[in-house]
Amino acid sequence: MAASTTKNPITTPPTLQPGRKKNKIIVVMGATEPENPALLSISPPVYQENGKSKRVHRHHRLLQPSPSSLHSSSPPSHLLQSRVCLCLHVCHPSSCLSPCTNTFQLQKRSFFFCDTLYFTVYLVLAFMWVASQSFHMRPVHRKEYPENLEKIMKPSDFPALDVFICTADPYKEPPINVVNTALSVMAYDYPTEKVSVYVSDDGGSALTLFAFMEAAKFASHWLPFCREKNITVRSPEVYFGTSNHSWCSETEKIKVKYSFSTVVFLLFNSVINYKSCPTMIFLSFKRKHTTWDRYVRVVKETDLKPDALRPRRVEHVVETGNVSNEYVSGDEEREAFSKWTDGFTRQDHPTVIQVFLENIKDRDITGHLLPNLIYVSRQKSKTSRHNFKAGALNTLLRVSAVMTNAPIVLTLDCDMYSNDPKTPLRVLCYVCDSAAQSDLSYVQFPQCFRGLNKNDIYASEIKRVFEINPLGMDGLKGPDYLGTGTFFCRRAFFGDPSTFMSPEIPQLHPNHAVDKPLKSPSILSLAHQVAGCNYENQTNWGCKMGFRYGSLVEDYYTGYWMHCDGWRSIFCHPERPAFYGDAPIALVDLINQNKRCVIGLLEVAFSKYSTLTFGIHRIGLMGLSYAHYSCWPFWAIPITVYAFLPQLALLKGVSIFPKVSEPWFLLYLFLFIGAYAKEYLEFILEGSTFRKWWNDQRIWMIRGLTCFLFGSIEYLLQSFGISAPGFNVTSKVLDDEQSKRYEQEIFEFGVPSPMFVTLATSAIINLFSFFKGFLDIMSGNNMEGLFLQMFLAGFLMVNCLPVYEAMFLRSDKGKMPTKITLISTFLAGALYAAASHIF
Ligand SMILES: O=c1ccn([C@@H]2O[C@H](COP(=O)(O)OP(=O)(O)O[C@H]3O[C@H](CO)[C@@H](O)[C@H](O)[C@H]3O)[C@@H](O)[C@H]2O)c(=O)[nH]1
Ligand SMILES: [Mn+2]
Repeated sequence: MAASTTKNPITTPPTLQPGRKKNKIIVVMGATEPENPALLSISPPVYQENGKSKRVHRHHRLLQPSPSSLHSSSPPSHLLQSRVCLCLHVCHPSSCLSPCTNTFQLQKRSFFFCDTLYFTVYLVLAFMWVASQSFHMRPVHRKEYPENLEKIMKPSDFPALDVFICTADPYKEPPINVVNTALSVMAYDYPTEKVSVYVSDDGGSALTLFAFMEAAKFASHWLPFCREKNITVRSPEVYFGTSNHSWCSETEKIKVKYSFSTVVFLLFNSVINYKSCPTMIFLSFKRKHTTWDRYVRVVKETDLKPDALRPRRVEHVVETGNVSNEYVSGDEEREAFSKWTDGFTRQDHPTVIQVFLENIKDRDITGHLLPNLIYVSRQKSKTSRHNFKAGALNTLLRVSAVMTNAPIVLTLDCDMYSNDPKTPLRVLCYVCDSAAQSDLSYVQFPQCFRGLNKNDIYASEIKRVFEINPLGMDGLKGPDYLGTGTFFCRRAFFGDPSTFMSPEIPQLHPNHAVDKPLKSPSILSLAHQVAGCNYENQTNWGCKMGFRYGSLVEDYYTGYWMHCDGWRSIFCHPERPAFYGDAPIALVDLINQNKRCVIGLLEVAFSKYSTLTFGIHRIGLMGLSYAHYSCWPFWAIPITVYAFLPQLALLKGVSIFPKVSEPWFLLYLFLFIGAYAKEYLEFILEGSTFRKWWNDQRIWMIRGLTCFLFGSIEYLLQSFGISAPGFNVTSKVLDDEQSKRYEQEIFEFGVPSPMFVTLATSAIINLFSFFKGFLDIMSGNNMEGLFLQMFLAGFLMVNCLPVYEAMFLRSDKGKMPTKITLISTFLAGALYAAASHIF
């Protein structure tokens, strides 16, 4: 480790943000400590609080900043307000009292059925309330001071970084976007010779391979361009897509280069897909790909019309279908494609590993070395399990160990491009801090999304999961692993902090030093071997080593295991989002994504290592946080019950809630309004708006009626062996018409998904019951007893306005399919008939 020789060691506390003055920000100063960070770790940590020096107590250590002022932590900025929230929270468990009233009332009518339902509802609500308290105990806000890094180490001493980017389907995840993600991290402000980017292609697609071939060429222009212009958004697509970049001839040139790569790629795409029918290619090409339009626009706008860029020439090439030969040059490239033989399918193919850039010899146009860029498509066979994303990540862990073995590993989904080139430096602030190092497994960044519409109609921000809860967990043992935007210490994949678990071969050991170039035959052959589909048989991979198998939410499950094993993690939440990704813009994509998540969570909840038993026992409060998530699917119970039962009773004129004149009435009203007010307050405090909150609670209701319900059913079918688990990759393709509707905040139904049936049925029942109740009350019929039910039906009805619109008023492609409307109407009638027997 290089001891700093600067005259100004880590003496000055970092400047604090003006807005945070009120907080007791705790900044540790290493003023009296030796300059060498290695020595710092030996001397007792000292920190300053309100002017007084204090010793750090062992159990407080994690909350206190490290002695090197690379980072600090503080209580949440809205402490007072969150206390208010906590009080409101405390009001909530009183809802557990209310079953008595209900049970009592209902027993009189001997509705055993309703009794049981209500009791379950309250049980779920009470448990969720208790479990969610773990998020409110000790929220922590952290801050990093990357500018201080230089004072303790030289860039040449920075640890190496291996970046893993996963992609699985070239049609749902356009390769050109994957390329953009890769370019954005290749251009990190980090010593290039220390960065290696690995792309895992579970789609086994020549398109992706080709796209990366182009990317490697483009990188030699793009990286120096980013450096010289010092731009912050280093995804070319996003950079050229925004208009606020300075316009100069150089920008123009590079933009055309980029567009050219894009077009060449698209051509290749078309040729491969429609080998036999060239005219088709062109038509579908033009219809489907907006990039084409953009390309034509660029060529027109810039008035640059070199021969190669003329659309007509491109047309010609497409028609003759000769692109591959024209654009695939060199034996090495041709050899890579030769693996795609006739028998090559996505589920059954040999390993393909292609090194596109090598950081010891490949240079950009200005002579700087480029980072490593490696394409990996692991071997697949129909007879062996491949364990979805976790399997892909484990393969990359091994392949990267053989090739570069960096101590830090960043995992990224293919849509999550880097939005801040200094992100790795923030991570170093934690990783290089010897006090936090020994049991640190990963540093998690929040998931942020671009392109959300103004009021975020699908509540895709999910701030609670990606921001608020992780802050709360950070005060315990650290945030859960969110699947992307996570910097791991490689060591954390091998056993717990105190006992190391040895991998099967020494080359996979995290301390193993790679001493040969990437392309040397022995390295390549070993890399192929560890990427084989049978390599993991009889090993600890997936159960005790690496990313864990057994759940469709491999991220949650892996994080859970790491915390159970005694690791801790850190939530890094800089003001400028470190990564941006895509959120689904069609409702069906959203609920399918959530359904997969529900199945994965239930897999954990009912496993041998259930969060509810093993987890809570092993890691206490932290286990409760995890249990809160794994019980999410149970929300389906209260939501479904509240969306149907009181309304059906109302249709029959039966009152099941307290009367207006009874004292319980006020309690009910208070609980309902209190629960919503609390959520609302939390939202507003996080800087959100009323409309966003409204959309969030609506999506919550929709989730309860669709994916939570169907996910649970599918999980049951799976446990009985009736259906097999599958990882349905979320589509990241933007359809023009869909995008337009999304921008206008119109709900996108369109596909006849069975999940829409419950939603539409409930919408219909709520509509009718509200009007029936309204008429009843107007005519003075049991006004007191039915008020609450009518109130609830009215509330749900307002929530369902977009559903009515989609069913009865719209005619565009995104409307509710007629089939679903018919089935739902029929089902609503059937439920009404059934209700006659119950009430
Ligand atoms: O067999 C597979 C399936 C998926 N993936 C990749 O996994 C990532 C996540 O898939 P996506 O469909 O985008 O899932 P999301 O629901 O958007 O992702 C969330 O949920 C996943 C499962 O919990 C996590 O892995 C993700 O990190 C998290 O962002 C993508 O990059 C895929 O290419 C693979 O590599 N192999
Ligand atoms: Mn995603």
